[in-house]
Formats: sequence, C-alpha cells, structure tokens
Amino acid sequence: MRQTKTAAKQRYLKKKARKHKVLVAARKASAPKHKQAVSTHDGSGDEGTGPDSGDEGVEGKLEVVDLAGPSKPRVRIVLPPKDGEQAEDEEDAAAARERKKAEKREKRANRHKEPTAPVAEATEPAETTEMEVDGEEEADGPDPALRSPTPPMLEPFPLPTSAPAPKASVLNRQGLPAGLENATFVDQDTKAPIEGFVKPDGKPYLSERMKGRLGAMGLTDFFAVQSAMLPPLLSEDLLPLSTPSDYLVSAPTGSGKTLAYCIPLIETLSRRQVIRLRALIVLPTRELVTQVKEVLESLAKGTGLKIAAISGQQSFAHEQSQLVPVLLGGSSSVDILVATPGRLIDHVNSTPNFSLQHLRFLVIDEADRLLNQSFQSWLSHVSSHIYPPAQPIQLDSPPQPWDAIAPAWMETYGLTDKENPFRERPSSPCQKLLFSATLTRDPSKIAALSLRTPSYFIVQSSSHPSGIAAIGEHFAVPTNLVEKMIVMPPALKPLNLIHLLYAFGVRNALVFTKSVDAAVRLETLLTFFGEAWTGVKLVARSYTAEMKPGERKRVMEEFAAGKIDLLICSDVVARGIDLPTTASVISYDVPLDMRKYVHRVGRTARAGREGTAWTLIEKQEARRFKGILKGASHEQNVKKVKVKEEDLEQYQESYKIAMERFSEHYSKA
Ligand SMILES: Nc1ncnc2c1ncn2[C@@H]1O[C@H](COP(=O)(O)OP(=O)(O)OP(=O)(O)O)[C@@H](O)[C@H]1O
Repeated sequence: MRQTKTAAKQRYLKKKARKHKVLVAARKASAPKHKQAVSTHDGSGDEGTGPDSGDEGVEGKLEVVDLAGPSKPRVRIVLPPKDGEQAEDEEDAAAARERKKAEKREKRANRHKEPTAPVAEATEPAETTEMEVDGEEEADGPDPALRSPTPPMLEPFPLPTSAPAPKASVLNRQGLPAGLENATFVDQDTKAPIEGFVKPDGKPYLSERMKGRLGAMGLTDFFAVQSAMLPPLLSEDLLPLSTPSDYLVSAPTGSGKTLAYCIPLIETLSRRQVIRLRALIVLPTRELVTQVKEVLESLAKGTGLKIAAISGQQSFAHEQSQLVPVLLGGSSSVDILVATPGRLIDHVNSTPNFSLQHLRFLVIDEADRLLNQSFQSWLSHVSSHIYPPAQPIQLDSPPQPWDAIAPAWMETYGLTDKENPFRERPSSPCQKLLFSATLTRDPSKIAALSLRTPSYFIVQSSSHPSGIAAIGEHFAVPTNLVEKMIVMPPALKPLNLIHLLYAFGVRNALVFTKSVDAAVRLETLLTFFGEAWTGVKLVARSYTAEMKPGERKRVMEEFAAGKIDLLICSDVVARGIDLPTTASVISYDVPLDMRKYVHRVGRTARAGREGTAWTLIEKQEARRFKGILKGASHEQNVKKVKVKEEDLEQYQESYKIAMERFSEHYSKA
C-alpha cells in the first residue's frame, strides 16, 4: 500500500517537472500572443472555462487564466484532482460545470427570446416540464435561469426591494401631519340605502334633485367609500365659517371614489349665487378627465353649474375662451374645472385673469401618481395660487367691483372689509381631498400639500385585508376579484395567452403589455393567428396613447359594446378607466411594481361585479413577481395555474403560419 503511494507520488513529481517545462515554454511563447490565446478559447477569458489545450503530453489543461497585461500573461496548469489535495480544483470544476450549464441555459433562453417581436419562435422545441410550468422551485432557491452565466467575480445586478415601513413616530418627525398615522378603517362591504341617508338629526344629507339624479343613474345604495365620505363632506357649507378639514382616502379600484367626491361638490356648489371657479379636480390622464367630467355633468343636471375640462384635447385658445370671460378679472366662466396637471399650469401661467383664489375644493384623484411625478411642479404652482401672497399685490389700477376678489385675498389687494373692520382675515376655505387605490403616506410628498387637520380613511375588505403592514402605502384589490398566474418559459408565452383565449374562453379582456410597440405587435400576431385558426374567431385591437382621441373613443365604445374581445394596451389605461364590461384583465407582461399591478387588475371586478386577473410570468421573472406580491402581503391571493405542454400542441400549426406572416409583415415594415 505504502509502495503504491510512493510510486504514485513519484509519477506525480515527474509529471509536475514535465509540466514545469511546458509552463516555461508557454510563458515564452504566449507573452506576445496572449490575445490570440484567449480567442482560441471561448472568448470569455473566464477562469476555468477554457477548453482543453489539446496538449496530448500533459495530463491536465494549459489555460491562460488572466491577462494582467501584454507582458505578463498568467498561465496555470489544471491537473486532475489527486488524493483529495485539490479540493479547490474540485470546486473549480463544479463551478465550471455549473457555469457551462448556465451558459447552455442562457443560450437556450436567448434562442427563445426574439428581441424585436413580442413572441418567440413557436418552432423552438418546447422545454416545458411540469416543474417549469409549476414554477415551484423558485420558492426554494433562485431560479436556475437567474443564476448568472456571467463570470463569478461580478456581483449579481441588485433587484429593487421595498424599504421597511417606517414607524409612526418617525413619520411624524419627518413631517407627516398628525392624524395621518392612524387611519379610520371602513369595511368595503358596507352599504347605505340612498333613500334613508339622513343626518343624526333626521334631516336628509341630499337634495331631492340629487336623489333623482342618482336614481336615474340606477343607484340605490351608497358604496362604502361614499357612505363614509359623504357625511363629513356634506356637513360643511359653501363658505364654511371655520376652515374645513382635509381628507386622504384610500379605497380599492372600482369602489366608487369618483361619486364620493363628485356628489359633495355638486351639492355644495349648487347653493352658489355667482359663478366663480370653486372646484378644481386634477387627474393624471385625458381619459380620466373626460370620464370625470361626464359624471359631474350627469350629477349637475338642473343646477346650472358650469363644468369645463382642460387636458389638451382641444386647442389652448379654445380652452381659454371657456375659462374666463373676456376683460373681467377674477371672474370665471366655470364653477368646476377638471384638468390634467400640465395643462392646468399652462393656463395658470398664460391665461389672463385665470385665478384659483376662489377655490373651495381641490380634489387630487389618483393622488399617489400625481404626487409622485412632478408634472412641472404643478402642486407648488397650484398651492401658490390658492393662498394669497404674503406681500400686497401691486395693481396697475385700483381694483374694481368686477374684479371679484375673494375675501381671503382682499388684504393683499390693499382692500379691507370696511363693514367689519374687527373681523379676522379669513383664511382660504379651500378643502383638499386626495383619493387613490394606492395612496401614499410618504411625508415628503404629503408635506407639500400643507394639509389642515387631515383625516385618513382606508376602505378595505374585512374578509381579506391586505397591505396594511406598510404604513407608507396601502394596497387593496376588489373583493370579487379572482387572481391567477401562469409561470412558463418565455417561448411559450404567446401560446399560453392563446390558450387562455381559446381554451379558457377569456373574452372582454384588457391585455396589458410593457409598451405601446409590444401592444401593436401582439395585436398583429393575434390577428394572424385568428386568421390561421380554424376554430372560434375573436377580435383583438390595440389601444395606445398614439391613437387620435376620436379613434380611442371609438375603440373604447366598441369594447364597451362587446364588439372587441380583447383590448391590448400599455399602462396608459391602467388607472381609473371605468369600463364596466371588462370581465378579465391579462398582464401579458408582468407589472413592474405592486402599484401598477393593483391598478391593472382593478379594471375588472368593479362596482361589486365578478372579474378575473391573469398574470403571465416568464420563468425567470417568477421570483421577482412573487417578491412584489410578498412585499404587499398579497402572495396568498394569487393562485398558480398549471398549463401542460401537450395542451398547447393544438395551436402549433396555426401559430407557425401566424409567425411566418408576422415575420414577413415586420420585414416589410
Ligand atoms: N353606489 C353605487 N352603486 C352602483 N354603482 C356604483 C356606485 N358607485 C359607483 N358605482 C359605479 O362603480 C364603477 C366604479 O366607480 P369609480 O370609477 O368611481 O371607481 P374608483 O374607485 O374611482 O376606481 P379606480 O380606483 O379604478 O379609479 C362606476 O361604473 C360607477 O358608476
């Protein structure tokens, strides 16, 4: 035994000497040609990944392992492991095997991923297995596809993570107004009959006219957010004696937030005598501006209130002519203005006599979005026009009666209330109301609003509350929403979508893609597929911000009328848009964060209806998506659905034809 060991050792030392010679020869030979040495390898220059040197005389591999510089290539000999002395080499070999596997996987994944099309080649051999469709393994460790094929010395690219929720005391110190760290919770299932909606003293909150309007709209009961918000908002007068409190309201998508602020606005302002701009509603998109204006007009019938919208859908001059009567300073042609922030600031800056000094209500709907994006610093602009400036205003000529100066502004105009000289200077009666399905309580955003004695209301289901852990942000989805996800290899994503449509019978669906371009391409593919498919036909249309307003309106109407089965869009319609016929939402591309997820899925299951949200997840995205759900304590709500590879085979032939046409179509374009 001992002899055998000694003989082995001698053999080893001889080999070592031979290798040393080779090493010296290699040093000499490779010094000027080190680059070439790399290129004859795999091109990566990675340690331990190079192929065999091909030197038959040496039991091992000669590798250029590092390029310190042109004059100093470092070469090492990789020997087969001996008697456990080369544990490090074993690790190297294992690491190399892992890397090779990862490289193969990456190559396969790259073959699946056609960079310009929204789909991958259907003809690619499907590698789906039960495990992959299930995506189960992500729960235990990193997705193998995510194990980086890049050299091990590189740190993995960090994925975004949510910051831990700050404590209430910290939020207070950072400037969150008192009252906001403790929310009032309202059960989403609460309902209040409109007929018996009366004050504690038995007097009705609503006028007969308003009740008539709500009846005409088919409403019999108030939803939770309405029954919670109407009493405090309807208790104040048109010009309250004390300054009214501000409110922040977080309620799920489709829970009726629009009426929760439109009804009090109309009821309060219908008592006005002269027209002043007393309510301003700010919304992030044109679609929402139009939608809310329509709701207001419907509620305001018979009041004489004037409502206008400024969102850039009409020319600037036309909008100006709607807002201010010519030559009359401080006056207004409208009582209620619905606006996008950018256009609003344009008018504040450029429309003569346009003034916000009379505002009684400032409503910020989709507040988190509007507060998170600066939109030309719209909020500070608006704030500086609601409150009178500290210094007196220098006028070219003395103010005239028709200048219609708001009481709160009189002093700065050099005017005093002569009839009541002892009266305190009235502060602005402007009441701020913030609404969203994903409202932020980020102090840095909220502080800019200068809220007065604010209260915070959260409407959520008592049966499955969600997202309360994060004090900074609250997420809730509609009670009747069913949430599902399918995890699949990227190559099979289009076929999984097709399966949802043709086998699961998903119709009246909004499909979300990551970009406008992806939406248009998916529409093209589905149209070609539909033409090749011999079974049931369906109509898919893309809906993008690039379409003309008239075309967008027509497409919306066709979808609402059930003439379009599938409306494919980017996140432009994810917020606020109310299309009651939407039965399903499909996230063809995974939403980037929880907020986007909540707004997308909230296009269905609105106003107490049923609805299903599907999320299609490429295998390598699964871990991240689950992390997003987990961060909002929502992972239990989304059920995983398995789709077997054999179920997709039936579409292969039509899909191949569709892909050929698709490639032809885009090669011509
Ligand atoms: N009390 C009610 N009874 C019946 N339907 C209602 C009631 N209140 C609102 N609705 C309907 O519910 C739907 C959703 O309302 P709304 O658009 O205001 O939701 P939302 O909370 O603003 O949603 P999102 O956060 O997505 O903007 C609308 O079609 C609206 O007409």
